[in-house]
Amino acid sequence: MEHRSDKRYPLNATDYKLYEEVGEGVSATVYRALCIPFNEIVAIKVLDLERCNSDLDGVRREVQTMKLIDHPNILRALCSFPSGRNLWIVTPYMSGGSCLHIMKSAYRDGFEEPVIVTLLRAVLNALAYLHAQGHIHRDVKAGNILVGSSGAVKLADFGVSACMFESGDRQRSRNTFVGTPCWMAPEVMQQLHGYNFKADIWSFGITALELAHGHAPFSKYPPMKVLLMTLQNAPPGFDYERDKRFSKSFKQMVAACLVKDPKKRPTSEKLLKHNFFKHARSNEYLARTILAGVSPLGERFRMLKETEAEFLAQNKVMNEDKEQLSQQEYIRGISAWNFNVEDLKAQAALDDDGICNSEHPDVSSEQKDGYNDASSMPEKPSPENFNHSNAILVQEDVVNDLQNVENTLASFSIRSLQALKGYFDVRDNDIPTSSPDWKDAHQSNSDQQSQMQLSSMTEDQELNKCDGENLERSNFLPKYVIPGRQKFFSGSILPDNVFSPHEKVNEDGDREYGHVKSQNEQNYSGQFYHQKRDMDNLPNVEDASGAVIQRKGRFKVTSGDLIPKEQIINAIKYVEQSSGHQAESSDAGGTDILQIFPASVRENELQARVVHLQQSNESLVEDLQRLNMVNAQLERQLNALPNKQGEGI
Ligand SMILES: Nc1ncnc2c1ncn2[C@@H]1O[C@H](COP(=O)(O)OP(=O)(O)OP(=O)(O)O)[C@@H](O)[C@H]1O
Repeated sequence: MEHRSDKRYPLNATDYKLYEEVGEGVSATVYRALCIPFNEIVAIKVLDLERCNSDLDGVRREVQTMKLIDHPNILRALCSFPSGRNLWIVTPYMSGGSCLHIMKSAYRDGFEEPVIVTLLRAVLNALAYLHAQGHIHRDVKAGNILVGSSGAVKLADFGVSACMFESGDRQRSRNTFVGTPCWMAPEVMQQLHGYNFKADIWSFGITALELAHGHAPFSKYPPMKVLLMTLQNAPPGFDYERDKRFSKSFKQMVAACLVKDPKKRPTSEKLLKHNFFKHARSNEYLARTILAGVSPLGERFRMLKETEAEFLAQNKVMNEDKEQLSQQEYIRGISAWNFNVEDLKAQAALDDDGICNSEHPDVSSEQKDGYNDASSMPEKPSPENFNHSNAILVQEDVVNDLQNVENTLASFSIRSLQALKGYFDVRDNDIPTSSPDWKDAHQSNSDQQSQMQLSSMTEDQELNKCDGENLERSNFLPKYVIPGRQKFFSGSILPDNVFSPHEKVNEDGDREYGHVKSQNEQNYSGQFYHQKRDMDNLPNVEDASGAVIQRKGRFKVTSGDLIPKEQIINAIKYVEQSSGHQAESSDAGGTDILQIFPASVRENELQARVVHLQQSNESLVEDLQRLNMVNAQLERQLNALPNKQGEGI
C-alpha cells in the first residue's frame, strides 16, 4: 500500500505554475500544473467558491475527506488553500485522465473485459475502504475513475460524498438528491427514506455497463426521463445478443449490483469476493492496453471541448435537440444537472421520442444463472416494475397488458411525486388542490379527457421504429396521449395524445397508435436544462420575480417554480387518477377532476407513509449492523494497542 508522505506541499498559488486545462466539472476546472519547489507535476482543481455558493459545506467535506483518506485507489488531496475567490485543491496528476475521456477518445464502444475487470476491482477496493470508513462516495462513474501514466487507478471526486455516521442535519442530508441521474440508485431518486452505502453499489453496476458499452444506460435521455426510467423499468443490464463477448461471471456480477432493493445488493466487501474479480490484471497491463496510443490528456481535453463548441454552434441552428445536448454534457463528464423547472415540465411530459434503448432492461436468463445466493438474485419484472419486456404484447394479451400498464402508472405516480418532492421541497400539504392553468386546461379539454385512453407499444414495433430511417417517435413507457394541440398541457406530465386501449385495435388486431406529435412541436419553453455555464450565472439570489434561485446539493432549482410545481404535481395526480379511475373520470364529465380524487390521493399518501416507516426501520437496522461492524473494528484496533506498547517496552 502507498503511504502518505510527510512532504508539505506549499500553500501559496505563486508556488505553482498552471499549465493546460485537463478537465472540467460542475464546480471546478482542473489544470495540469507544476509545483515549483518540488519540481513535480500535479493536478490542481480550481473551485470557484462563488459557483459553489450554498454548497460550501460540500466543498469543505470534499477536501476533508480527500485529506484523510489513504488508499492506493483513491485520489487524495496533497493540500488545499484559498486563492482569490477560488479554492485550490492539489492532487497527484493522473496523466491518463478519466476512463470516460479515454473511452471517448479511443474506445467509443467500451473496453474489453480484462480491462474492465482490472478497472472495476480497483474501484471496488476503493469503495470497500470508503464504506469501512463510513463514507458513501455517491458519484461513482467512469468520469471519476482516473488512470495514471503507469496504469494506477484512482477513484476521484468527493464532491458529493457523505459520511454515514454523521448525525443530525448531516444525517438527514442523506435524504437529499445528489449524484448523477444515470448512475443514481432508485432509492436515492425515490426520496422515500434515506439511503446508504448500497447506493454506491448500484452506481458501480451502472459504471460496469458504462465501461462495457462506452456509455451509461439511458445516458442519451434528459434527466427527468432517466429518473422515470430508472424507477419504472426493470434494472438495466446486458443485452443477450449484443453482449455475447462478455463472460457469464461479469453479467452475474453486474446483475447482483443492479437490484432495485438495496438490501439485496451485496456489500462492497462481499462483491470483492465475486469470481469475476479473480480475472483482474496488473496496472502495467492497463497502461499497455488503454493508454498506448491515446494523445496527451490536455490535447484530448482540448479536442473534446472543440467538438463540443462545434456541436453547440450547430445545435443552435438545429433548434436545440435536448437529447443530444444531454449526451454532450455526458461526454464532458459533468455530474450535476440543472433542474430548470421549465425543462422539468417539458421532460415530465414523457415526450414521445423513440427509446431505442441500447440496454435491454431485462436481466437475461443467463444472468440469473449461477446465483448461489438467492438473496442476490436480480428481481423479477413485475407489473409494478413495468419494463421493456412487459411491452412485448401479443394481441390477445391486450387487456391484461393494459392492466399492467395501469398498475404501473398507479405505483409510478406516487413514487415520482416523492421524487419531485426532492426537487421542489414539496411538503404533503403543499400539494395544491387546484391551479388556474390546470382548471383551464381541464375545462377546455373536458371532452378530450373523456377520450383519454391508455396504450403501450410492442417491443417489435418499437424496435422497428428505431431501426428505420424514418424514426417515428415511440416510447416503451406507458403514455397518455391527447389528440390535438394541448397548449395548457405543454408543461405538465401529460403527454400530448391519448389513444384507446379498448377501441383502437384495428381489424387485423394490430394496435393503432394515435398521432404522436413530433418533438419539435412540443413546448420546450425552458432554456437548455443542462448548461453548466448557465448554472455558473445563477447565484443564490432573488430573481426578478422574487423567487429564490436555490441550489440543492449539486442541483440547481431555478426560480418561478411555484406554478410549474403545482402544474407538475397536479399533472401527476391527474395521471394517477386517470389510470386508477378512468371510468369515474369519464362519468364525471365536466366536474373538476381534482375534487373527485382526494380520497385516492390521501390513500396513496398513507400507503407511502407506511412503506416509508417500514423502510426506515429496515434502514435503521442496517445502519445499526454497520455501526456494530465499525465498533468491532475499533475494538480490535484498541485491543491491538497495548500489545504494541508491550513490544516497545
Ligand atoms: N488529478 C487529476 N489528474 C488528471 N485529471 C483530473 C484530475 N482530477 C480531475 N481530473 C479531470 O477533471 C475532470 C473534472 O474533475 P472533478 O470530477 O473533480 O470536478 P467536479 O467539478 O467535481 O466534476 P463533476 O462534479 O462533474 O464530477 C475529471 O472528470 C477528470 O477528467
